[in-house]
Amino acid sequence: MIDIRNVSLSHGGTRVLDDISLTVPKGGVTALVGPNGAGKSSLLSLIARLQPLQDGQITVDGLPVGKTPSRQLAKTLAVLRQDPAIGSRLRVGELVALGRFPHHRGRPGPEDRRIVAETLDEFDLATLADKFVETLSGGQRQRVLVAMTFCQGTDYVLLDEPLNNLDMYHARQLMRYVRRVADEKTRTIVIIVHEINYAAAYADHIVAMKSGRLEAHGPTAEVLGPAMLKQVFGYEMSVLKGQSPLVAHY
Ligand SMILES: Nc1ncnc2c1ncn2[C@@H]1O[C@H](COP(=O)(O)OP(=O)(O)OP(=O)(O)O)[C@@H](O)[C@H]1O
Repeated sequence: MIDIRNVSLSHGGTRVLDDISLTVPKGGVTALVGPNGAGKSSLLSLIARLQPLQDGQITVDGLPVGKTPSRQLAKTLAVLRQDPAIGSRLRVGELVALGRFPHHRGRPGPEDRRIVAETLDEFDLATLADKFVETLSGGQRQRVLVAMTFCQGTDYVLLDEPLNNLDMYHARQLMRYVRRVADEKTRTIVIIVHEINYAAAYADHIVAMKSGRLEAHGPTAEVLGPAMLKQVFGYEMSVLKGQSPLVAHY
């Protein structure tokens, strides 16, 4: 599980996260939702130690993120950030393979190569493997980055808006993959999504944030209702009950 205790964060005197305490259960998919500027990426970046903790504590699978050696953390947790810098002269296959680096430290073995090949197939990237990443479309590049993140093979995967630039087919494929990985490999996936219906259809748990504060969290069916949606997003939406709830907000 990911345990977040009394976490606050400020930038230049402005409070960005305000005393967040929350447990993300081990296993399954947790969707982090909320309007622009709510603090979702900030929270994710603290969990992944992309920026230092100012106040509070976070543990991932019992490891305090502030004190755990980088190599150990990289074998436990992988993160896709929103705008990662990519070395422009890398080919698709090479970039995806970089995900294995914490395991082999520059000497990939047959198991690493097998996982890379499998991941390239899974993300529809095998035919692009020899292309330079800089020559790809935005959606293709996004798929490469998501593939690299999963290639790391960690129990915890944090994805900041992985559906950016993806067409409908690939967005759905990615969410199905996330669901399958969580179910079959008992991984814990935390995903920031703006399309609330993807959260409704694929997440087990919802964490809703607004203005740096935690507004609601819990099982999707319990949390995802008109009252929470109005409180967090500021307008009326209807929630249609079905196999998974469907939020009508257009
Ligand atoms: N490095 C920084 N310096 C100053 N302010 C920052 C910094 N990083 C984030 N912020 C501010 O913190 C607030 C929360 O930003 P954050 O990116 O965490 O929100 P978010 O919920 O992920 O938003 P979005 O949906 O737009 O990606 C915003 O007001 C943002 O301007």
